[in-house]
Amino acid sequence: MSETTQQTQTQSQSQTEAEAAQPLQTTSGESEERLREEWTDYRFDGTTKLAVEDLDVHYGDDHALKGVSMEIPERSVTALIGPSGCGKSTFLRCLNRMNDRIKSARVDGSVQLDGQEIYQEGTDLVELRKRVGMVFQSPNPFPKSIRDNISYGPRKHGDIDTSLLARLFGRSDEEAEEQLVERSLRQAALWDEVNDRLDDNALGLSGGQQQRLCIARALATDPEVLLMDEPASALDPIATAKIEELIHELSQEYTVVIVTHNMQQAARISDQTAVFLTGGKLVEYGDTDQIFENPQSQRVEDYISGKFG
Ligand SMILES: Nc1ncnc2c1ncn2[C@@H]1O[C@H](COP(=O)(O)OP(=O)(O)OP(=O)(O)O)[C@@H](O)[C@H]1O
Repeated sequence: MSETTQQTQTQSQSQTEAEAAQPLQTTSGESEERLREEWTDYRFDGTTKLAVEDLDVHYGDDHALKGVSMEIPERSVTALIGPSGCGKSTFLRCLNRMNDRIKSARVDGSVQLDGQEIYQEGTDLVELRKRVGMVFQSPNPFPKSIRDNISYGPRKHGDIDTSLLARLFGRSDEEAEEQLVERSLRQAALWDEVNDRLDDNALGLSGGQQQRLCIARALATDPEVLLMDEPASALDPIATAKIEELIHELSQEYTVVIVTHNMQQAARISDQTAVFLTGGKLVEYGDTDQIFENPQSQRVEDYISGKFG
């Protein structure tokens, strides 16, 4: 090693030591506490619906999510934000074990729903996904009538029976089906727009209507939690506003967890926000107002102010 290299190394070493001795500035200007890597020990009022502990996800050798722990309060909207590829969708899919469908995915850690471990052996996945429903980025109604889109799930789960046999024996749930279709469409703020054409094919609806139909379909199985992966990203501003209003209303009754790329949307509709950053780590979690107005982590402030991402 040359003398100059050695000198430079010694210099930068003592520089690093000097920096480490200095308290780092938090974004609020306080200097007494060293900036921590993570600000995730968020305490909220209310009951925990989902408790995630030390969650790691690998796709083959790719470590997509690293040691994520967080608690999600019931009857509220929790937004997951962060740059592309930081693991938001992966995290969302862990909450109803949708990652089980991806062959290369391995999930370690714990997710409890109402205090019950969903990753324990013997978990009924159909029941779990009934309790924890999901709405995807692009509206994906079945190529069936509006009515059938709603009643397909409950029929499949045996919750309503309108089969020929049931009708022959006078045990058909047709009235229950009608009520379910109306209730779900009303909850998804779609009833007034489609009640005169329930037998029309759902693919004839506009994109925004199709997405509200998918929300109605998810509500029809009577879930407790709704997972939404960028539900408005394919929609125009008017349809987006309707979905946002709907999400706000649904959170009075349901626990909503939403992935969004749109930071204004997260700020508008969520009660709490979790910020994931590159490398699959949860960096900061807190009240949405606090995250957007006074983030604790410099990296989160940089991300929110558009310096990267
Ligand atoms: N099905 C999969 N198979 C293999 N790797 C995957 C799969 N899904 C995601 N990954 C990888 O896991 C990491 C996290 O991806 P994920 O889609 O969860 O991130 P994201 O934050 O939701 O991204 P985006 O905002 O772009 O949707 C990425 O490196 C991605 O390539």
